[in-house]
Amino acid sequence: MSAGRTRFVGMGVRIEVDHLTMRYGAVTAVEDISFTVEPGEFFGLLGPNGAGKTTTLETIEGLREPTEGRVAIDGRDPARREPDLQRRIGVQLQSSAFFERLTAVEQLQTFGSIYGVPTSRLDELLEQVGLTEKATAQVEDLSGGQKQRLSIACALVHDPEVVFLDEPTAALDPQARRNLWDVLRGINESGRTVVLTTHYMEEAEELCDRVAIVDHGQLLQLDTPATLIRRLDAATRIGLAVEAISIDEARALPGVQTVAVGSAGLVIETRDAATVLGELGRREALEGLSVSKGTLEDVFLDLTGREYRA
Ligand SMILES: Nc1ncnc2c1ncn2[C@@H]1O[C@H](COP(=O)(O)OP(=O)(O)OP(=O)(O)O)[C@@H](O)[C@H]1O
Repeated sequence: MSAGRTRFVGMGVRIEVDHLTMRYGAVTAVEDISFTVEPGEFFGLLGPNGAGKTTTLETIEGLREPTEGRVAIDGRDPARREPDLQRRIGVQLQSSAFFERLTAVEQLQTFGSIYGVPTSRLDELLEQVGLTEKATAQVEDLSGGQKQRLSIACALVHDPEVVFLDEPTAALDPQARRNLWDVLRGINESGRTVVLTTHYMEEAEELCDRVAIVDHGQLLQLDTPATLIRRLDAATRIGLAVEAISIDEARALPGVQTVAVGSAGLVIETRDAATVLGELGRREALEGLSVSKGTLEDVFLDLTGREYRA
């Protein structure tokens, strides 16, 4: 878990996935996956289309029965759908599951009434997801990002301890995606366990305490984004303006592995960034400098040997 976060004691659930296998006829969607999500953790299931993320998530939610293995939420089987456990679980519905012709607040009221939620909580929720101004707008008139935020508010209406989100930022533009990240962070910081699927590496790196990288139904790696990246021991990329130094001069610097020119400028790869930066500094060749280490995208590439299929 990230350092410095305030965790509310007594909230959040523990999830155990134990040798889970899921088959649809001849298709093995999930194969012998095991992991644990700790109370209050922000956990990401990361992988490309068809990796098995939704199947895993829906099994944890209790919507599917495992073909083999077992899933438990605080030691209990979610597939039994016991009401007192259900109350502790929030599942984000697809926007298409909204009732037609209702306003945003009416939509929330409808979900809230199932759980006997007081209407006073609805304003608070709309504010939490940044939709106060859209309370009386019809659902059909909301933007994609606003619909996603409303569906998250619906999942939170009964104040669950764990929230499951299946690709909550899919199909959003970068700004709407970042706005939603703030909402998701807030949900987790209020003490709830959050389990999210995504195929955006940057999103997982930004939000998750730990990520499970899955592909072809198998769990490839599970750890904090920082540990996965550190373990990769990737080269450091030093970006420079093309005017900063000639390609030949850059190639001749001690410690430089590769030099490439792209639309953003010159990119030097090195495993000895201190030496290369020192040499560049001495030549006053630091125009447009940026320095970056590996990313989760590099981890995925390393694990699978291929570019990410988003
Ligand atoms: N109801 C089903 N019947 C048959 N096969 C299915 C069914 N649901 C999923 N699959 C198959 O299981 C595999 C995993 O699918 P799943 O939806 O879990 O992956 P995913 O990682 O969530 O992908 P996406 O990012 O595209 O949603 C895929 O090969 C998919 O075609």
